[in-house]
Amino acid sequence: MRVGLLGCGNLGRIIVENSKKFGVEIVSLYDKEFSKAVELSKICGKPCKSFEDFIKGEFDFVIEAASAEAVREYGKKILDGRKNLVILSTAALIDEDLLKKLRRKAKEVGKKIYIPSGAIVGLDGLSVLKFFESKIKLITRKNPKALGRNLGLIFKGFVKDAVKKFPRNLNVAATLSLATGKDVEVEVFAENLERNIHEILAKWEFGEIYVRVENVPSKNVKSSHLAALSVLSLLRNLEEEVVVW
Ligand SMILES: NC(=O)C1=CN([C@@H]2O[C@H](COP(=O)(O)OP(=O)(O)OC[C@H]3O[C@@H](n4cnc5c(N)ncnc54)[C@H](O)[C@@H]3O)[C@@H](O)[C@H]2O)C=CC1
Ligand SMILES: O=C([O-])CC(=O)C(=O)O
Repeated sequence: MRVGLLGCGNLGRIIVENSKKFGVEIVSLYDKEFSKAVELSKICGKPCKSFEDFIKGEFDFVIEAASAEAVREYGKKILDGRKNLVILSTAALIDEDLLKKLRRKAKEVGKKIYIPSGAIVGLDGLSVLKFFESKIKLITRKNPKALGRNLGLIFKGFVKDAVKKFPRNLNVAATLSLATGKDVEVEVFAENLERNIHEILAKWEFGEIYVRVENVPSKNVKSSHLAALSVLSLLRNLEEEVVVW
């Protein structure tokens, strides 16, 4: 599987470093800071100076590990370039208009947009709840170094406001909302923790679901190491004859 990487920061580096293990070949690299693409090209991939050069490359998938702005800026162009798109910066997709446009474009060109589980788990079961009445809550705990705030409860509200306030910390809330089709309730706590903790609580007529993940952060303390690897696992799954979902 040949892949282009958009965003050569922390998660980008973890993706590149682990790509072989998952049978994924990163062939092309693009970052608005060219030096970052050059740095990662020491491991694999060709660094591209411009997005136009990047998108001309011969690969079938683009992994977006950049920012919500990058999804807004390049999402349609990637699909127009006849590549499937894997999006980590899912906060961008809370904008219904953008989501609609990308969905329409993907359909028009016969390509797919994939959303990895990122820094959370359990989306397989939770996505069943999309078709049922249910209440979903996310509680996120991170170090104040990641959240840039004082200790304690720093946010209580719903997904749209949550990703507006913390676009680089709460993609998980957006992902959860996309998976379940629900207005996810969100609480964010800044605590003196070494790990990023996400708890998901869901209630529906056939039971209750509780998921808790304790993630080791990457060099960017906001972003969990697991999020990068979830992308590789998703791509690997697309190649398997037996798909465990
Ligand atoms: N879905 C999920 O569960 C998670 C998603 N994320 C998101 O993944 C993304 C990557 O995270 P990190 O690697 O930790 O961030 P980072 O800041 O370390 O790296 C992002 C890289 O993308 C580049 N970039 C940003 N905007 C760009 C643009 N418009 N065009 C070209 N390059 C651009 C930056 O120069 C930087 O090198 C972030 O948006 C983050 O919020 C992070 C953790 C979990
Ligand atoms: O990596 C994490 O733990 C969560 C995160 O930053 C995000 O969802 O944006």
